[in-house]
Amino acid sequence: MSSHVEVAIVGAGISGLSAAWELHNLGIESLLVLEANSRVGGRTLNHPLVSGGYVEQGGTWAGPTQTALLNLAQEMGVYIKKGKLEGQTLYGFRQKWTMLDASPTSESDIAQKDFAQAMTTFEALCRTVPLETPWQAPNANILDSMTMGAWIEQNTTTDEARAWFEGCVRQILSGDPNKVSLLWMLHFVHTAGFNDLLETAEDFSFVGGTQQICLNIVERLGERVLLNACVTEISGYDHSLVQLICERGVVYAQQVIVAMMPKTVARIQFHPPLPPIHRQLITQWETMSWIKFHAIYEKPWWQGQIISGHFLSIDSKIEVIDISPEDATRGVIVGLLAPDYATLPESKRQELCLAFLGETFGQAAQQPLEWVEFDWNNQPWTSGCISALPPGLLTSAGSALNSPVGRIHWAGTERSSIWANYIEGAIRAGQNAARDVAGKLRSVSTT
Ligand SMILES: Cc1cc2nc3c(=O)[nH]c(=O)nc-3n(C[C@H](O)[C@H](O)[C@H](O)COP(=O)(O)OP(=O)(O)OC[C@H]3O[C@@H](n4cnc5c(N)ncnc54)[C@H](O)[C@@H]3O)c2cc1C
Ligand SMILES: [Mg+2]
Repeated sequence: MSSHVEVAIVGAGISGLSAAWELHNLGIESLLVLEANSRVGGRTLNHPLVSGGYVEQGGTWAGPTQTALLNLAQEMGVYIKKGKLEGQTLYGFRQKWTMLDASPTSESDIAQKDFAQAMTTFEALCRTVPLETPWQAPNANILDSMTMGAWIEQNTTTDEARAWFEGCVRQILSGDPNKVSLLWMLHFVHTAGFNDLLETAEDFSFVGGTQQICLNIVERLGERVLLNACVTEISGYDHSLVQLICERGVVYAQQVIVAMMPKTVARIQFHPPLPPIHRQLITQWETMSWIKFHAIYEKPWWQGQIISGHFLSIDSKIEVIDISPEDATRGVIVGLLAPDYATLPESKRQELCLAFLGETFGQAAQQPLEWVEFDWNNQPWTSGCISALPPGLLTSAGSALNSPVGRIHWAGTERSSIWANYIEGAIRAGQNAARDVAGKLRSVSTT
């Protein structure tokens, strides 16, 4: 195969597909999306169940401020539903379950107050980090030289508050608090909005799953999306025509959008080599992976018997959430396991998870109708679920995140300054790259 297009897009995750759809909406039809995998969607992925229906192995939830996602879903005829059952999270630490109150009043609960105080301090610090240029935050170098864990240690006085905070970071955000940069974490949370991230980010999910949005874009783009087309080489991006070598042949393009996790970009050979700052960014980029599991039951029989269906255990590094459909036609519990579990054999992992479900939801939870797990550690084209940047990288190479190199433009959720690491960020980064590319093509055609 050899083809000539105006725009080549590398990666058919929701970011690359949003870029392609935006270009189409801007009247640019000469485009090709090259996807390494035999499917589209990247980190959005439906899994059909033997017992009927599907579960989502990747990105699932959305909140009311994720307007690019909500609009795109609507445009693609994919409708929202309730994301999960109402109810607060129970935090488990040293065999005790605690429901954290945002504004504790009881003098006796020192740990609750300690936690709330640390959260308030963290929120205020988040707001000091510029969304577009986090490396220009006041004291950026100091914030980036510190780990999130060190900050938690300094800003809490009780073991419980420290453990709850670390548990939030590990389970809800990204990775080991003792390995990720404080500045990175502050920026990550600020791009979402502190309250939106904690309170409304799981309000909705989508009928048919988030991957359906990708599938519907592909249906409209037709043959402009190529599967099993892993791009291994991009050359001539400093000239008038870029050459992309993929498994299926050669593609020549005037402009390129690379819509992948920065870490996976390091596997592509660039001629000439990318500037040093870009190389540093992609080679030092770190990620982490959860293992996601689903337990399916005939009915959500536990509802009404337990006070909440959302448990985050700091002791076990497991988070489980009741996501049963509102009409209670079946019971569905989703779980996220910390990366530590990846080293266990699958059978051992399942045994531990079922025991945990038995303790939290009731003994009958040990006998699900169906059990599904998905290990994102093993996915060749994603290199992890979510980014977990080490100290120092954002201040030394962050400015490469959004600077095009010749005719190469960058997309992928990691490049977004709004809801980075979420589907919303992926869509926005794709749409922004598409608009930049369209601007360049127009300026060429008018000169
Ligand atoms: C378990 C899990 C739970 C999550 N939960 C949520 C959630 O509830 N809500 C939310 O908003 N977000 C969630 N996320 C995050 C969300 O899924 C991602 O932010 C989003 O899907 C990223 O999209 P992307 O297009 O930027 O990247 P990706 O989806 O990673 O797309 C990149 C694409 O590039 C392809 N590719 C890689 N290398 C090459 C190559 N050399 N040549 C060609 N193609 C290549 C890959 O196969 C992939 O299709 C979750 C993610 C995971 C994994
Ligand atoms: Mg994707």
